[in-house]
Amino acid sequence: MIRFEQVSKRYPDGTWAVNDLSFQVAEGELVTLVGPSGCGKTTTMKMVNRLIEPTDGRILLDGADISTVDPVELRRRIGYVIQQVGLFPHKTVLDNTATVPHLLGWRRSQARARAAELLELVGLDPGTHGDRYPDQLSGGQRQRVGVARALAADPPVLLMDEPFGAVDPLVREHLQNEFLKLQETVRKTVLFVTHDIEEAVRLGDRMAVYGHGRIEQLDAPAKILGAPETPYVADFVGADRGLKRLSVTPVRRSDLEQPPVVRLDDLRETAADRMRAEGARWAVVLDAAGGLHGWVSADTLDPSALGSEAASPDKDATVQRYARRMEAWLAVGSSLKHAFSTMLQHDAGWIAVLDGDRFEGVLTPAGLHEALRRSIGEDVNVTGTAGQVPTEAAKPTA
Ligand SMILES: Nc1ncnc2c1ncn2[C@@H]1O[C@H](COP(=O)(O)OP(=O)(O)OP(=O)(O)O)[C@@H](O)[C@H]1O
Repeated sequence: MIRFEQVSKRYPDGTWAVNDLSFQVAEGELVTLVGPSGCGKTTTMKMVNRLIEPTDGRILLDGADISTVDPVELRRRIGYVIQQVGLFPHKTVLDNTATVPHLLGWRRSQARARAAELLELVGLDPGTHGDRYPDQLSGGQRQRVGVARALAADPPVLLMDEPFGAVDPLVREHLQNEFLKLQETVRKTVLFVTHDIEEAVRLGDRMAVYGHGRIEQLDAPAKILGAPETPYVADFVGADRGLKRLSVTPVRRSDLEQPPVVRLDDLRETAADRMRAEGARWAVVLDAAGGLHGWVSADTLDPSALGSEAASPDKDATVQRYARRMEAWLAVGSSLKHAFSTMLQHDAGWIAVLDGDRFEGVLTPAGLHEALRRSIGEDVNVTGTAGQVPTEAAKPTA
């Protein structure tokens, strides 16, 4: 969809900002550009909407050389989001968002309706925020308006230059999550410039690590973290790249253990017998509909451990009486980072993993470790993926 063919840019003062760049971004793919300051990321991006013209080479959009397309017409097909947002201070949020539809000659009511729809899409209530002015919003809210405005004319391509760079880390992570969800729906072709490796890893279907004026490696984030091709890339992604991989490695069914499972309405005795037979110290407890309820320990089910009740345990008692709730769970496909942080947050030795409402098994610290080793092993076997969009299954949810 976007194709760079041997593109170079030399500024009039002699600086080579970009040197002989060739790569492509597939339709619906999000490629992050990451690298040290001054390595040519912004120049790369601005050449796509012709804010900067290349010195050599050409850029194709949907197969057409963009140097032959009128810049104004070109920019209508390309949404542009920048760190400073650039909202008009004297216009309301709704009018800011409706800017491009206005320029395209939409009727005012139609443009405002579209703007309201987009504000909702980026998580802003048009009733509450639509009539405010930009200086009446938080930094994070302004960024959202920037994204909504860029999407207003439904362009197939989005260029995003450090769009979340000016907000604090918590808001930033929130905006990243929202943007990932949004991208699942709108599937734009996106070039996303960032300084932040974690952001590049999290958002990118692929990430391009820039050296000076050129791309050193362009690959799926997990591959770059697991098998950096050059010492420069290894150094850039950092010694803690094993940790960073946690956020791009999904939990799979094969990582899970299968403890005994009992039901809330199982008789205590039956459940205790089963657990004894399996030599299990605890079991997962599901409710009547098969949903996760929690867990029960063999000790509490065993009459000899029940204190005063031990003498005459209620024959009709069900697991319900002894079961404890378990609030922590994960969806299949969640990232290992999310799994790890859920374990820490709940101080849990294992986490139930669900597919929708269905219980699939439990993830333990040993399983987590295995999953990480598995993903590193896979990288060694992966061949080049340039130009391909990774499948959904390969991408973890946050
Ligand atoms: N108008 C210009 N004239 C001369 N040199 C320029 C101009 N714009 C950018 N440069 C130089 O080109 C190189 C690449 O700049 P660019 O803005 O693309 O880098 P970047 O990777 O986006 O950096 P940052 O992360 O700091 O924004 C830098 O050395 C920069 O100083």
